[in-house]
Amino acid sequence: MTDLLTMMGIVKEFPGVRALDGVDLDVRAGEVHCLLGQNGAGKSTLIRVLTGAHQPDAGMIRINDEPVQLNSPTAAIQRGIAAIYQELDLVPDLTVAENIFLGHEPSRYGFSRTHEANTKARAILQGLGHAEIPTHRTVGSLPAAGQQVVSMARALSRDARLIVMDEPSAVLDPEEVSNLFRVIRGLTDRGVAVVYISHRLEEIREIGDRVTVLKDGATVATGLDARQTPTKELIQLMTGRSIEYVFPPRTEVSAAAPVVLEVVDLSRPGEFAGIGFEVRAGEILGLAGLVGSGRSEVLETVYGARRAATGFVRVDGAVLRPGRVQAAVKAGVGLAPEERKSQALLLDEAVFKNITVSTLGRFASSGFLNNRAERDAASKLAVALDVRPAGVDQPVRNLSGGNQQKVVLARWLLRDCRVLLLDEPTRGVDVGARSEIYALIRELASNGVAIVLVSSEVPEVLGLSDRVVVLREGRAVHTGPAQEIDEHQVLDLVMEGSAR
Ligand SMILES: Nc1ncnc2c1ncn2[C@@H]1O[C@H](COP(=O)(O)OP(=O)(O)OP(=O)(O)O)[C@@H](O)[C@H]1O
Repeated sequence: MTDLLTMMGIVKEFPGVRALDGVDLDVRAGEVHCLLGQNGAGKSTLIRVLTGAHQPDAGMIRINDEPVQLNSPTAAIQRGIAAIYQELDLVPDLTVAENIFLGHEPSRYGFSRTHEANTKARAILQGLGHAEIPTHRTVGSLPAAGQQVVSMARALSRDARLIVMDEPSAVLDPEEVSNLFRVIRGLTDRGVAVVYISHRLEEIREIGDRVTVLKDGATVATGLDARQTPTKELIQLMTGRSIEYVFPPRTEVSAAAPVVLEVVDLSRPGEFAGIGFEVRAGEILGLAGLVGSGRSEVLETVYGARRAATGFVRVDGAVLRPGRVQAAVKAGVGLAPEERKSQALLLDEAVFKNITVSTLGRFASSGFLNNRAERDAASKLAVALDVRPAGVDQPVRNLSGGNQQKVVLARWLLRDCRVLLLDEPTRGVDVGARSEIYALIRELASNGVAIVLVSSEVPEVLGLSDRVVVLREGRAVHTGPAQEIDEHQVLDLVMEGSAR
């Protein structure tokens, strides 16, 4: 089989950083080529070079054996290269059909043009196995999975021959991931090549054909067989070490440990109803459920960012004033939200400032900030979470997406909370840092913090928590020790009644 794309010796420098240091990648028509690497390894930079957003400082790109210059995103699109990012670049207020043909609308005008666009859009969606998506609906009203399909349809409408997907599964339910994989297989059957980026290594075997691994801006392995290469070997290649991908041992939570968080009969119409649980000091409680099951809404209500219609929350025996974040914070409740990046970073400030920003009180005495103590505390966490590049003085803006995630998480781990609510703590985080994050969360619990964890990765919820609450459509359908239920049982519970 000939290569559709060959990238050779690609170099890209930013001031002070050589983000790509001679990367090679070759992709064949009709294959799913997985691109792996730790946070900061250079994956996004390589993709930006491929999609014409960055110009390489050195190296060669060939498409169908012909040398090409991808001087702009338009040039890349004309060469049949499209990318689907996690932050989808769709226009929410335009319809599905308008988004699919944005920038290259069918040429006739007036009613017939809309009609033609709808008809063509329907045909493309049908080809992707998603004829049910209404072409006249606004994109903003579709769930994340539907929006992703529209993004793919847009790529196809431009005759893309190579589609890059940057962590497409991160925002999807297990069922939606199976759908996505079906769509990807449909694309490759038609000869389209897919470059697939994910930090979920178990997916690689399921959807990948071949694998390229980047480390520190260079290719360390390319063309590996996705099904035959053991996960252990991939981790070794990515990190340069072997990581036992295990969860920290649970420490027995004594029945005498005080109940720190009590949630009683909490409801919000349309979101969740009758939710109740207790979390003791030292305990990690996991909330499992599909996107839309009410997981994040429950956390936000406990935090006071949403006001409960019924029920109440008690911390250390005292009822929190409903709908008041300040009251929750005062009682020692912290929430590390799902959308950490957009919510919380001071992009031009140094890494250490970003880590310590909500704990400055701890480093102040007689009105002066103890800069050294502040930097030391931040450095310790940055090292533990393997924030790259190392050093806490650079602006956060220069960090890769995953490293930015780690910085905000570090901020929450540094706070002295009584109750820590963690929403998707490892989203976008590489395999090396995941184990460290798990260990830090367990350590916080051992120090007496009550922790509530939300994650769409069921193995993570089961592996890290002491007890789990399974939510379906806003109701708790199961509560019990994490060790007494397995992944399949959880999936059966969350999907009961849906077409599985
Ligand atoms: N605009 C920039 N200015 C300075 N440095 C940058 C810039 N963009 C990226 N870098 C650096 O280049 C390196 C590669 O970053 P890149 O975003 O490509 O990593 P990645 O593999 O996509 O990581 P992640 O898994 O976290 O998304 C990192 O060291 C990052 O800090």
